Amino acid sequence: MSQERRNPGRTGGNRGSDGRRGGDRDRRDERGRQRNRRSVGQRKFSASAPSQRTRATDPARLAAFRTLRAVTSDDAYGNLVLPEQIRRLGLNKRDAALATELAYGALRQQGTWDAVLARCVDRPLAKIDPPVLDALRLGTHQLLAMRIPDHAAIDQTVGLTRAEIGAGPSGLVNAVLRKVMAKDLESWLTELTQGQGEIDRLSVETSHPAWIVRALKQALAIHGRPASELPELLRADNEAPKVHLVALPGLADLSGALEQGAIPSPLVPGAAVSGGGDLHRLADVQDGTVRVQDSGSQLVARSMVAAEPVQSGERWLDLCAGPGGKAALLAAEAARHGAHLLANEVAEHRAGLVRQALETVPEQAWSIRVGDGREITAEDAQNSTGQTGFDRILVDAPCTGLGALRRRPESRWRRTPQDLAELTVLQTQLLATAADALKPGGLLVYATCSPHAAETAVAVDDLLRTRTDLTLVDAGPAARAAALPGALDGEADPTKAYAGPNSGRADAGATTLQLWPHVHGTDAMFVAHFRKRPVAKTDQA
Ligand SMILES: C[S@@+](CC[C@H](N)C(=O)[O-])C[C@H]1O[C@@H](n2cnc3c(N)ncnc32)[C@H](O)[C@@H]1O
Repeated sequence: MSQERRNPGRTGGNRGSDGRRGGDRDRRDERGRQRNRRSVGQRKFSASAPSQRTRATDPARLAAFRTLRAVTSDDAYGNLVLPEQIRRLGLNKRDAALATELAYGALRQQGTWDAVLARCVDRPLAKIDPPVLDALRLGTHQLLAMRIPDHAAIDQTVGLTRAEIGAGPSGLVNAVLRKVMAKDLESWLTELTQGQGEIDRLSVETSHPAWIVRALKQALAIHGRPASELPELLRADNEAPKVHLVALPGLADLSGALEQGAIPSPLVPGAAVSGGGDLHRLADVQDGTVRVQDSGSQLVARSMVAAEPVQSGERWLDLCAGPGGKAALLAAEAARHGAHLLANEVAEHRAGLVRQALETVPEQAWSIRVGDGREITAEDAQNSTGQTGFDRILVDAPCTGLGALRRRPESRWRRTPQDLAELTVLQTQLLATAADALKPGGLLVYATCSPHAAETAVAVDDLLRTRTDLTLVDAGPAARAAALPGALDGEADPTKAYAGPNSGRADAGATTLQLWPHVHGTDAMFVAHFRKRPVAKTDQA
């Protein structure tokens, strides 16, 4: 959590005996004039009307506001818009950090802030002009989640409204934010969640749509974690993820990053957690041999390599490679072992990113295919040796991303249960194609950055039901071989024995892997390993 962020619900020092913030409340009418002075108390607040207060919009708030606007109105991705705004407005490091906390914080906590705002306006939020609602969200985030003095939060937000939207709504913003600041976060949450059941309460408290809270609760259960971890998991989604680094095996080491304050990863070898220094100054980062990559993703790719000794000449396929994080790690490993990686990606611009990611790896170790992964065949594995079928295939499938919500601040509000229906069909088709393209005896690694049951345990079960030529094999030993000694032991054990409807099969008891942000500090990656065995066609379902 940001240093600037208030400890939610621990702002009592600034609270009156009635649970209101400050004990020094101020009431103004919509024009910012003070009224109802009996309840005003001693709050130190500018006596000037909004029209006389802050005129210049500070650039950090402007960058954050423009980011929220682009996300709300244009369906843009916050993590792409904000860096562009920071560049365009020429923010220094401090302002860039403030803009990031404001924009990402307001987007992540939009659910909580909207619940508060709904109590402070006299109409449904849907009837508020969207730019005004965005300004209110930014103001609320400053008041309830950051160590910004109330008067600065309100003055700046009113000034921003006046400059970017117009003088008209600035009075409304002023009036509403004063209602917001009348209570601290703890008091708001108590009021908002009174009488609610667990799911709705956590939905408001941790700012997640209720369907996602429900899905994550179920995911913890099916992957063998105690239900009591749910609040911690949800809170982890609201934390800014640490920046993890990988040194591509055989091409770089982490000495430069470690000198800059990075610390070695506790999870996987060849990885580090950035200490916050300017990574782009490092020569290894510039030439792409040291890359930013979540250590959970590193573990997934490394588990495919560690599953069994690599034979020279092996053909590997990364079926859904864009933007190329795992492909870069796999290609570097392929180069070391005399194997070859075909990296496939359907979206042309993402295939371009894969190319960039792979450029630093010796070119004989990889090639790129741009196309639908559902059209790949065993013949695509052919090389000079004429081998048909891949030895190892990674299907890092397009998914809901419910395990990486902390990375994409707005995604929880965009995703719907309907997405799940479409994505699970695509996942099934990609897995079927991969199974066909696999050599008998070959290894299929299925991964998602979602712990949702439909994309994990149910997907495994469906595959085992429809493909009798595949056997689920234990992912635990491969993951342990890929991880640092002891990193996956005890509380951090991410493995769970398969126990689906097919558990009477020989593969009952083989483990799949589920990582968690609140346990491993990674995205919630799921991994299952399958082995293809030679079967007569008539045996297949
Ligand atoms: C979860 S991402 C893969 C992340 C990647 N493995 C990495 O580590 O950087 C899924 C990718 O699958 C791609 N994709 C979606 N549909 C596909 C299809 N039908 N065939 C191949 N790739 C597809 C998406 O464009 C996206 O780049």
